[in-house]
Amino acid sequence: MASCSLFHPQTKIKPFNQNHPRLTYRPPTVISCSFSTSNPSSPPPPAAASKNRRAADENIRDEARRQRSTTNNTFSAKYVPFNAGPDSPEFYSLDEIVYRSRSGGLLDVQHDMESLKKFDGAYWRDLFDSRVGKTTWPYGSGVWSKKEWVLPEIDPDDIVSAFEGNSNLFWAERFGKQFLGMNDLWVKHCGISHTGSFKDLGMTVLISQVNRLRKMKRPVVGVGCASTGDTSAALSAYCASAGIPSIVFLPANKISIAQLVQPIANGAFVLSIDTDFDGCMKLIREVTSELPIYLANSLNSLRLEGQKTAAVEILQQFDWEVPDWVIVPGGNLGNIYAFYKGFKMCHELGLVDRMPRLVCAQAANANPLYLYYKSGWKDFKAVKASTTFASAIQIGDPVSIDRAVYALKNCNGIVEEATEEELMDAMAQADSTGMFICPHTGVALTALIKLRNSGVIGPLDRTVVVSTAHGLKFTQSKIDYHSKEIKDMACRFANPPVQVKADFGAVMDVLKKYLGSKAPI
Ligand SMILES: Cc1ncc(COP(=O)(O)O)c(C=O)c1O
Ligand SMILES: N[C@@H](CCOP(=O)(O)O)C(=O)O
Repeated sequence: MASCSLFHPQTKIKPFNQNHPRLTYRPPTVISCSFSTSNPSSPPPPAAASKNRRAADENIRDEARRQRSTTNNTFSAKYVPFNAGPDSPEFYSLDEIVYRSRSGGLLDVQHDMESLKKFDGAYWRDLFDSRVGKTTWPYGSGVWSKKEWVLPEIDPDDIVSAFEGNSNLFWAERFGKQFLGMNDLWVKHCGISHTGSFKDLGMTVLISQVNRLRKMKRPVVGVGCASTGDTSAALSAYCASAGIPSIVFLPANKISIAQLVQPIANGAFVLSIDTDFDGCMKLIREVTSELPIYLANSLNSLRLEGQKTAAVEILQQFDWEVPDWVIVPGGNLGNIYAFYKGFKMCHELGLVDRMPRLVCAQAANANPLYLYYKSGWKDFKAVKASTTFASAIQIGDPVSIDRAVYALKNCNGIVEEATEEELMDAMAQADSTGMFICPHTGVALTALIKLRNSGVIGPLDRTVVVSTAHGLKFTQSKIDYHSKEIKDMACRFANPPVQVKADFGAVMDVLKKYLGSKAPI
């Protein structure tokens, strides 16, 4: 058998110089094109298609505007201090620019549940189901198909959407059977999305509200975030789509090249800062309190309104049956609360009859929530997060810690952790069954493996693992693993390519050896 050093050194991706002089901001060139619907050489549209078509000079926003005059919105939402009792007098309109309560605590978007409860669970189920798979503005989006539960008062004209959401709920048949003896294991592929992560779900909501605020002449010149790579990608894409300036603070040399190039390509103003994510987060909070830059991190509770729709979608995809477990990788800890909130609304409004149990999975190198959980919720301490292959969750001082604890306590939740070797092995195992997941999903799968092995999760439990980003954003980690180039890691599931001479006999030899190692079907 020929040598296995398959990834030739020349093919190794070079570290990207984030301070490269050519990577300075330039406004993007706008290319306009027009499309004629009256081209005499094109075939006439099929009769069925033309029957229901809107007028040729009307686009889907116009159509929504025309139809809106006949609908009467009775729903509303406001900011309240997070976990404030029913007697708290403090609240803010969503049209105010506010991220913190008077006491400095987190905020939450509170919906007028009494108005929503005027309609029963069957009404909401039917309404949401009726909107799936359509191109009606804005309901073609998995987020905006739940508009009444997200931003009920926004004018559809102000919505900035890439028809995000409606992501695949994948039956992990082979992974479940082969590695866990499970029959009902599912992966919610939130990363198979416009910018390759679940952040699109929250960002469409935040940027739509910013669009509205700017039309109302509120002082918002740009939108900014600190990021480990995915929030910045989503922010810059939605801002570019709406023509709003975006500013992103990135920890220098700590995010993947695929993530770094996203805001650059989308025309964001990118600052590569010599600190970690927690340092960037501190800076953006200070900057947004001084300058007319709107904060786009999940500290801003608007984001979570979009992200919670992934939970509603999971229930919808199971025909409104509740899974037993949902496992979510956690970093800044907004998403675990967003899932809780989505499930909770469905329960409270009668779409389903119970809640699933949530598991939050952290990298052992960035595990403040896990340590807090293990202390019996007694002693929270921020940590200095170490380098992890799950780089998007290398966060030691999560802004949504209180939201996460609330969510987990109220659904009998669990926190697990994954070492570097465990998360990389889990990712490789999942990939070997036909997935192509990110290391963060490897963290969530490790939590599943541990809870399954300890018997906490049973073989027949319906379990959903939330995959948060696309594996294509994290190819370098896969290259390192399959090259067995990771220090102190056995890389047990590595599958390096085989180098062989361009010779029929040599090729036949390696193929026969390979086929001989495989059991006949
Ligand atoms: C790919 C990926 N997975 C998981 C997370 C964790 O989400 P959260 O910060 O909401 O806990 C993030 C971001 O933090 C992420 O980018
Ligand atoms: N993984 C995140 C970290 C920031 O999280 P956020 O949800 O608070 O914006 C990223 O991709 O930046």
